[in-house]
Amino acid sequence: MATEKCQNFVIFYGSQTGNAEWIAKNIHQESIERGFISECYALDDYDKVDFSKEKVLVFVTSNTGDGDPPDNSIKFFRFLRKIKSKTYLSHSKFSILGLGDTNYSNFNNTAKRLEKKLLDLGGTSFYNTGLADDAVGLESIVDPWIANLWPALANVCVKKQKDSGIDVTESIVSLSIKDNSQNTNNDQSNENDSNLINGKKSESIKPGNKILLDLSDIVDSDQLTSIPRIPTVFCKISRLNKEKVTTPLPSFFAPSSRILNARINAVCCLTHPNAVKKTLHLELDIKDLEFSFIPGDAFEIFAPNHEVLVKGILNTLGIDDNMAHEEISIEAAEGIVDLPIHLKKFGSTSIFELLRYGVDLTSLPRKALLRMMADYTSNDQEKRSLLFLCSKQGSQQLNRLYEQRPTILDLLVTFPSCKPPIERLLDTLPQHQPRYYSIVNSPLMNPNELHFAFNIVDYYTPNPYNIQKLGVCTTWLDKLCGHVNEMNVRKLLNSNITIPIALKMNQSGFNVPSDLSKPLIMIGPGTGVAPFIGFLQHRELQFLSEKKINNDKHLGDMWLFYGCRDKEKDFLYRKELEGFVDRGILKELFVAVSRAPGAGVDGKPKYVQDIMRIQGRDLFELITKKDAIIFVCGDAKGMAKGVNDALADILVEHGQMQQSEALDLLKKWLREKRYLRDLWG
Ligand SMILES: Cc1cc2nc3c(=O)[nH]c(=O)nc-3n(C[C@H](O)[C@H](O)[C@H](O)COP(=O)(O)O)c2cc1C
Repeated sequence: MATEKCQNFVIFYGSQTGNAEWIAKNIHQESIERGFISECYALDDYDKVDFSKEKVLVFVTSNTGDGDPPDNSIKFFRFLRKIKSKTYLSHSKFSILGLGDTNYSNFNNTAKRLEKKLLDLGGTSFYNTGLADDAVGLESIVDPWIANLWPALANVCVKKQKDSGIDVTESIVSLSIKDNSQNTNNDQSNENDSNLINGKKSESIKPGNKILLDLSDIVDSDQLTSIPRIPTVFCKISRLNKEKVTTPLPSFFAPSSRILNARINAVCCLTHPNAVKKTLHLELDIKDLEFSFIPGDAFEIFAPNHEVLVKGILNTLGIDDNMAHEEISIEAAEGIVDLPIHLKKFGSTSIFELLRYGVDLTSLPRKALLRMMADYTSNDQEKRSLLFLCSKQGSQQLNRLYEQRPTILDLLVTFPSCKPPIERLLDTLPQHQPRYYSIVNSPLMNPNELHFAFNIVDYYTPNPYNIQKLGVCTTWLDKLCGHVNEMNVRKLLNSNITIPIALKMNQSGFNVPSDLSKPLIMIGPGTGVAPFIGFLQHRELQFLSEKKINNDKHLGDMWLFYGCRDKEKDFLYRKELEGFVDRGILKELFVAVSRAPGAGVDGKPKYVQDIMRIQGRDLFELITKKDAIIFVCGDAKGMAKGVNDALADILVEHGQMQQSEALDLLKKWLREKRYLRDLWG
């Protein structure tokens, strides 16, 4: 029996850094062009939809933390958890696109959990779940998943009109720009970006780097397959014909918002000048700010894109200084319900400000960006190259391009006849992200301060490219603090340098436990040690004050597994950690030194997981007999998996269980929050 089709469908997205939002909004727009009727919402706006009625639902969701739902879907998942009726969604048909990353052990956990829950509530899947992997490029799953979504949707949803056939590129409202490309690439950078952010300060223009490409195997454009669709035109810019009043920060950093300006009090370089990586410790003054936190919380920093990079792009596109600083308004283009959130928040602004704070200029270019650029490229050879790069046939060359980690400026310099209108760059580039840092100190120790530590991102792309790449936020902070490099010398900064920050409370439970008697196993190599300094400070001070009231107060054992390359060069917070050991707060401090002579040979430990295995029996006792909580902080890629494997091996060896049982037990502990992880990519 044929079931009746729905009149429309709803797309929901859960997105932390903008990918899922961008994909969902493109699906929404394309669906309208294909004659469907659809609505598109963030998952936390779920109450805009009446689930008790028959519905076709499409979900696009990513992950954050350790397989956790993105922030804009937490309310929705809470709501779903409370529903117990097995028939709640029996009228609904759904499909899910998950965006994940196989570098994380909980690959696409949110999409998988969502699928299970929707089925439990009686929903029916009308089209297979797609699980895309950022580690190899989302597009290889996302593009075919979307292509096959349309026939699947047509089976469950009516089409009101025929495909509109509108060529979306026609409707672009463009600023008139004059071609300045001959003037590009003359000046070398002289880094001079001393403070936030008066865009008018003169700084010379840095040329982009030409990307090395071997296009000898280029295929004729008419033979190319899997070229992405031209991305939706989301925004239009109106010039207000007056100069923007230059403020140090965009208006969305208003004092009423959750973003606060914190002054940098002091800086200390934690590493030796000859260390492989430079690590800085910064102290912020939060005395007059409403900012309360506990150890384990993190915070966001809103660093601008480098002024030199922004100026290079403006110059390449022929947008002069006056035009870049003119007041403009950015609005949804015709036929678009709403601007993406990261552009919407700007209100009245300038092109300079949008490039500085609105969009990501340095992350790997999406295929959709290359596709859009091809449409604005006048040179035939360059246009063919761009189309080739975003096709199936060009995937090897695209990987080569990715190895060079090009910025958008590098792309514009490599394809000099490409002159997209600024609006197209703004709505195709991903949103500019705040950067997250774990808080180092306990508020009991320094209530008016916020300390954090980070490695300066500064590396070279592999041979034969050898191009220096610098992190956006970390190099900006290093420069603001005057490039200090004397190891463990704290320097007070007397100038009034402030940075915009916002609290990011830990949603996953990764916070110091309130029960002082609980034993803690803390695993944090490198800057992963950061939150544990706060844990130790907090517990020490709590213990001392509670002991005054009750002399029998017991402090649970605390063990720390720490890792560095060379004890003399990059043992972060060594003095503090050894102090905790001397005072009996830290029961065990194990340090894995990866560049010590013989490390990794003949059973000599190299990494934290090697020392954990050596300590396996005692660790097993502490976990299973004394109910210790395991905390892991640091690199999601190698370390988190290595530690998980070591824990599984310890359970197998000392708990007489099978490997699969051990892995299941670890998953259970993760769910029960006996095993907590704060990981970054
Ligand atoms: C801090 C962080 C944590 C992540 N954790 C996971 C994870 O546990 N499992 C997973 O499959 N992907 C994980 N990812 C990958 C994201 O799901 C993926 O990059 C996705 O494209 C992000 O989409 P969004 O921009 O819509 O948030 C993580 C990414 C980040 C930045």
